[in-house]
Amino acid sequence: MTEPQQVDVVVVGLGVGGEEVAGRLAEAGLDVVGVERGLVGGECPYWGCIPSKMMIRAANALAEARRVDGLAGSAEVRPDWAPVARRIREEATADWDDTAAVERFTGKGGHFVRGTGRLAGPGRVSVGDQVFQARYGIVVGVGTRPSVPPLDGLAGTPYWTNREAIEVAELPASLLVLGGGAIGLELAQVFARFGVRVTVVEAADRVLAVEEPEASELAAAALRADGVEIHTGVRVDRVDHDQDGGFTLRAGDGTRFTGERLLVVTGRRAHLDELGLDTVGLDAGRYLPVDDRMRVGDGIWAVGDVTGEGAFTHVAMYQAEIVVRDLLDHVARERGRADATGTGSAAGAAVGAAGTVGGAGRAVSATGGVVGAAGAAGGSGGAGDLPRADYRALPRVTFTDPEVGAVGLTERQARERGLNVQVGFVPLSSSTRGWIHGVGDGGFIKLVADADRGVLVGATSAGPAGGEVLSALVVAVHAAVPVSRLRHMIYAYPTFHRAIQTALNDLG
Ligand SMILES: Cc1cc2nc3c(=O)[nH]c(=O)nc-3n(C[C@H](O)[C@H](O)[C@H](O)COP(=O)(O)OP(=O)(O)OC[C@H]3O[C@@H](n4cnc5c(N)ncnc54)[C@H](O)[C@@H]3O)c2cc1C
Ligand SMILES: NC(=O)c1ccc[n+]([C@@H]2O[C@H](COP(=O)([O-])OP(=O)(O)OC[C@H]3O[C@@H](n4cnc5c(N)ncnc54)[C@H](O)[C@@H]3O)[C@@H](O)[C@H]2O)c1
Repeated sequence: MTEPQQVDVVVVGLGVGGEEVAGRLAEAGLDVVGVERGLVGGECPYWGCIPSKMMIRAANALAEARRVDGLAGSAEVRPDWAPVARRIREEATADWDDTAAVERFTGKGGHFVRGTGRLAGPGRVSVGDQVFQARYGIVVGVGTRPSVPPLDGLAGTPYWTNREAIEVAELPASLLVLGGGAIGLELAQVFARFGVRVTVVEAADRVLAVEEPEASELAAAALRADGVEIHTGVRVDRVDHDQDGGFTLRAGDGTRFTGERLLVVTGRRAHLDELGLDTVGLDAGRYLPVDDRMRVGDGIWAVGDVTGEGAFTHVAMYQAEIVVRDLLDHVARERGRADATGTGSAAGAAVGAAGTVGGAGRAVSATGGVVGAAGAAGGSGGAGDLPRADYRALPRVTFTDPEVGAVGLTERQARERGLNVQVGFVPLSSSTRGWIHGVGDGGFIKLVADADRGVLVGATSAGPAGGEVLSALVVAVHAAVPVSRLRHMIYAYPTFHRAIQTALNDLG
């Protein structure tokens, strides 16, 4: 090992969260080392959000074309995966090359190191033979990998995770999908719409089990209409694979499911086991618990999926904003203290007071596309108005068709918290816009209110534009807008979001 190199901050893992933090701190003038062993940008631009949404866009175009019959004449649809695979290679991922992302970071003044970062005592990170000593802090943004269940026979078979599914250039004739969560449902519908015979096998008693039961029913019905077979409440005990016959899943009750390929999408697991957390007195649990400033402990911050606060790009971006501002505030204080005692280093002068880097905060993907926008408002201010993390209005959208958007608590979660719950519900098909839309109008608005406070604490917006309609409900939950005010608002006619008003009137 070489002598430790003194730097200001080390960021381990340059996924969505780490890349944003590292780039912003480097832009602010800090001496930042960014460590990434895979591709700068992480899962979202290369094997997650962006390519999967390109696949969904294509699959939805096929579905809309198939709806022409009876609405607008007739259309013959011949699916072809080639343009989708090409777009993912050429536009989304640059053939899984992160040169542009690395240059974006180094262009901001960051120092990039390719390799696996490991904590090596307080303030210290090792990467192979190199050791970095961080003056002000370490930021951990190591993300997750697929969590693969220890099923008999599975290890050693050529099963797919999200990575192989996103990289596929030629579609199989049939596909087994183990896990009916967000990834499983989105990809199952895509492949089915391109003509693959898809079977989803889910252990829980419903798909999309973290959302409202009505959302699970809607999503299952939509996928079944696309020809997807869905089996819930199934405990798979064993997996067999043979070169000719493909995969067989065997359940405890003797049921078998077969497919040419097997996609395992049964959740994610944080990359914590090999991080050396013990060297800084931390346990490697399932996630890295953080406080509302994203601090794990003295001199260590965490960002993104690894915090367990919601495995979404918008959560990573929201948290990144908080980390950047809190860390800059910390730097300013440390330098102020050093100046007062006459031990300050001149290197600090480039960094302004806390909060001065706030602002636009747009993140671009590895190949230049927009990944997302920082969640928290930028702006100036001292320590007094540094943003603190608050997940009460956490939005999430599963991009099936219809889309399932949700924010805050489900009805069940609200009841479990002992709230005085009121529920409002309206099927989209009963709204004017839903009726006009006709085929493909499946969806609903469900509201969950705390009757004592007179505010919404959760909502689901499912439908053709469920994720977009959600935005109004996110504002309502986030700002705790009184239900009485929401009722007396003007909702444009005939929009899908106008159904919110009907659901408000149904609260009871
Ligand atoms: C198929 C799929 C679809 C998705 N769709 C959406 C969506 O539509 N919307 C949404 O909001 N979210 C979506 N997500 C989730 C989203 O991709 C993640 O929430 C996001 O990528 C998390 O960012 P992160 O920075 O926490 O971690 P990651 O993106 O996982 O990045 C972590 C990085 O750390 C690196 N790393 C790990 N350990 C080390 C180490 N010791 N040293 C150096 N580097 C290390 C890894 O190589 C990786 O590049 C999807 C995910 C998948 C898999
Ligand atoms: N649109 C989006 O925002 C989006 C899309 C995809 C993924 N994501 C993020 O990625 C995360 C991971 O997605 P995911 O779908 O892998 O996880 P998930 O937790 O959403 O779903 C996993 C599913 O697998 C089931 N399961 C677990 N073990 C099983 C077994 N042995 N047999 C059968 N079923 C089993 C679970 O009951 C669950 O329904 C999501 O939670 C989400 O945060 C977001």
